[in-house]
Amino acid sequence: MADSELRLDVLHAMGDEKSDPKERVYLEETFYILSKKKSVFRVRLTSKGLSLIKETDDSSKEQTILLRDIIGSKCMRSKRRRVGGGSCVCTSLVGNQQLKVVDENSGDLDENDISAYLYIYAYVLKQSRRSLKRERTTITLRFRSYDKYEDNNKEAQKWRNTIKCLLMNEPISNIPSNIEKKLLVLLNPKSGPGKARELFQTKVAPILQEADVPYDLHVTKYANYAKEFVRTRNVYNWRGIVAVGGDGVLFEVLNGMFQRLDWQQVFAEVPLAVLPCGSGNGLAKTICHHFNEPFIHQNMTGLSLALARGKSSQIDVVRVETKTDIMFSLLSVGWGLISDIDIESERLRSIGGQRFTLWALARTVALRKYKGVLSYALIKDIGNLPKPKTTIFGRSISQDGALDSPETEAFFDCDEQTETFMSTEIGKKHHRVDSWYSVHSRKTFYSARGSDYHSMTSAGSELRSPVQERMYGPASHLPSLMSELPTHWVQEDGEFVMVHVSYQSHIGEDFLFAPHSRLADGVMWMLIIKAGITRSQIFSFLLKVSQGNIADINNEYIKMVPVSAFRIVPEGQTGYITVDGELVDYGPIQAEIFPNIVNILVPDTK
Ligand SMILES: Nc1ncnc2c1ncn2[C@@H]1O[C@H](COP(=O)(O)OP(=O)(O)OP(=O)(O)O)[C@@H](O)[C@H]1O
Repeated sequence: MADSELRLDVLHAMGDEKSDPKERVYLEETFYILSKKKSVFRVRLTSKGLSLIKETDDSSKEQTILLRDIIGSKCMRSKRRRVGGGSCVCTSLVGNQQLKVVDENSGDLDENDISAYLYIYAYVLKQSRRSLKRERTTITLRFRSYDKYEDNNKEAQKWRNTIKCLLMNEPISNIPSNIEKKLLVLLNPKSGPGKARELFQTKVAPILQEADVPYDLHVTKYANYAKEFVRTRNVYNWRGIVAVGGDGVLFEVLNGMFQRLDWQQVFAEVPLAVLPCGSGNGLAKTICHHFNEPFIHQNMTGLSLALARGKSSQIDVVRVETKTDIMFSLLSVGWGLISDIDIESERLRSIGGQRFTLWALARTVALRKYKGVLSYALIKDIGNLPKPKTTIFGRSISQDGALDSPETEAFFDCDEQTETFMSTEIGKKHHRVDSWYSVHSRKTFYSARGSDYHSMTSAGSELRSPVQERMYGPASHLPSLMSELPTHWVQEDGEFVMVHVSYQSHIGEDFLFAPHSRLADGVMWMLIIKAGITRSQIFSFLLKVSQGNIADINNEYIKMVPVSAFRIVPEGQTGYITVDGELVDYGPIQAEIFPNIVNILVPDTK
């Protein structure tokens, strides 16, 4: 992710707000770049975004940073310069000299500079030669029309509040209130190659801090920790639940939610989210794919922005029944080749997603066959399906000015040698971060005001609750697993290399499985590969899939069909069946799809 920065100095205030029914102008002022006084910019804050209009003698050039790419803003003051650094206000921005700013309560501020600086943070989508990516852009507006800092700050705050209201979709007249709900972050330190903590710390936390979105972060201590957590806690306290890891940790969160008696209400009020740190990351890739958000491995910018924006979409959820269990799934059910690769390549976990490619080669050479009966309810009218609903969930709001409190000091100039402390809430006790991240880095610790990290050693044991686990959720429309199926179901009896069913476009970062799939269309795409296929046909199939080309895969051995429900009854005792990449009991399994229950946070790109 590249960074760019534009600093603009106020020239004079334009005053009144303007109104335009198409693109409403809320604020407008004229600025110039200090080093080039002839470069005059009109800066407008409109319903579309931040427009920078460069005026020259005979023309004007406009560039707009879209509102949906702006993440937040912050008011700052300039920092006291060291002896010899020059304290003249007018020279402080000249050339490439670094602008040093601090919050207004800092003991280190430059009293000679009465300017108020407004930092506006944006992540702009840019098309580079080969791909689309987000570029971090900071616009600095320097307000200094008045001869007192307080008056300049008032101007800067006015811009900041207006930006905040626009981002939150609130009327501009409303001063944002101080009702704050945090995000709940459940992070699996063991997911993928084990880099989730570091990735969260370096890629996600800085964005949440810029967006002023506080969070409670809990590191999972054992398998099923996330499931128990959401089952037993008052999750209404959070504005969303973020699974940081692979598809497995989200699977836990989903199933924990369905183990609550109030599952319906909780899914309606609390959206889920995923940040990809696993080896598969199928769901994260699917979400980015549908919203044209660049997905570059381990670059979580787009999905981090989605956490801050609070836009959610419905997503298909599938109720799965085995002889011993009922569970819910967001991604896939697999029997045969792909599940074998998923489970057996676990031993290569440390190499990340590459493990699937290596194991696919090995498994294809030693191809297995599975005997059994496959039945499914075919969807005939694929064009007539429901559309997913999108919603904006409540955003966090922080009190005006509170952002510039001492607690935020640590974000900017954190001394590498000092121990890091962080706040819980303004005015309340500071507690030392018993930090898991410190093993990786002693550098700047990012946190939005009010965020909390829960250590590995604290608050763990109380989770192992004696409450009995019981699965709720929508009632099944299927006959019980051992009963006969409706006669209109298709039945195939024989030997299979695999049956893999996915309700999402991607089952892995590089595995576009179902190009026609939509996030909440009520369709499961079932890939059936029958025994008798040659190794070279399998290789060519896997190659096509890795290139996102499975339009013409159907032949006498391979077929892809849209279904609304299915049942697999394998013969024999050995083999793997997976649900969202997690191993389940080998034996009969059936599933059906529900498109209107679960909401997931998605990028705001449409
Ligand atoms: N602290 C923990 N220690 C051990 N296992 C854990 C812990 N937290 C979660 N798990 C389990 O780790 C498993 C794998 O998790 P996850 O899906 O996040 O990573 P992954 O398998 O590497 O990613 P992917 O599913 O994308 O391949 C899940 O079954 C989860 O229950």
